[in-house]
Amino acid sequence: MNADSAIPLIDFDQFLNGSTDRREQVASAIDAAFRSVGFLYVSNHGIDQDKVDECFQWSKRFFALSESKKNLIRRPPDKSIYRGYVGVGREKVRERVCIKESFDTGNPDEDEQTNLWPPEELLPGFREFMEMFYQECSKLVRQLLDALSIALHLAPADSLAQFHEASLFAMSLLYYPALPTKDLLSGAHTRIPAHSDFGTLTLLFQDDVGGLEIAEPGSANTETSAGFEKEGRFRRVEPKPGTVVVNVGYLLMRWSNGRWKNTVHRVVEPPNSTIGGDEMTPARYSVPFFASPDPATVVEALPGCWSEEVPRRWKAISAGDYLRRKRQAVYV
Ligand SMILES: O=C(O)CCC(=O)C(=O)O
Ligand SMILES: [Fe+2]
Repeated sequence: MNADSAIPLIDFDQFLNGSTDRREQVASAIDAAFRSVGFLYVSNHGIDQDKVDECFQWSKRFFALSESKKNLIRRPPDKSIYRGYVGVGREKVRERVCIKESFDTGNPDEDEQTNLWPPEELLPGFREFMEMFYQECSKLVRQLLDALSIALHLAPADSLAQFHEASLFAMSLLYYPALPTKDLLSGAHTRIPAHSDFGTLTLLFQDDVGGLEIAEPGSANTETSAGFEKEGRFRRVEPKPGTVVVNVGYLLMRWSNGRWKNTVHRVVEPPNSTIGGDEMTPARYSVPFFASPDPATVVEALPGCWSEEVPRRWKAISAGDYLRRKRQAVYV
């Protein structure tokens, strides 16, 4: 069995262009994947591969800028602002510093926070491309949410999408610099320790380096990120060209009353890394797009996800309050 064979692959063309029956079949396949694994690969997702490739090229150009140029748009010290460039060492998970750089943008049309862009002459066309790519990702998120609404027989068809006007969406370019493999394998350094995402859906585009892993449910005594990191089994989410990885965030797990899994994941060394000698682990690039409900959304168990036999597991929660709290906790 392949290490990644348990992560389902969904052909989304059948949802975007298929008959009502086909759309329902895709919706139930996504539902089944989120119930069992919480992660899936989506092919034919409607975002041209050329655009995905171009996004990675822009990312490489951006991170290749000097530290002083990147720091022109350094994320402000105010922890409630999550826009701009973050260098190595400013993000922590459970007191471990992540060896990565990121560039975060939010909704270009939103007023609450302003995106930070490098001066146009440094990277002409970067901003225009990124704003376009942001819109493509937002559209795909809403289509996936429509599939989930169909899976739950919610009416109207945009029952979930209507709470996603995108004001709290975030798109990150991530760059994990090359580093000595022995530092990763010994645990001296980490790319991203075990964690789960906060919002509703995360889209993740990754390059061909590898290293993303998901925790196997039941493989740790305490099913927390820390518990899995200590003693859990992980399974690789191998790069599959032409696909985007989609996973369920905490708020969507809670909205679905636990029906959909908020699976713990991390980024470690790529497969076949060895600790001997001076081996270097190559740099890795990825592009996560984090969708979350609009701040005023009250997240409570959706119809169809609870009953007399399956009681509601959580109290209602405000999406805005929750996200602000969680985001602030991540930054150093
Ligand atoms: O870089 C990756 O593949 C995963 C990133 C991730 O899990 C995150 O930023 O939440
Ligand atoms: Fe994540």
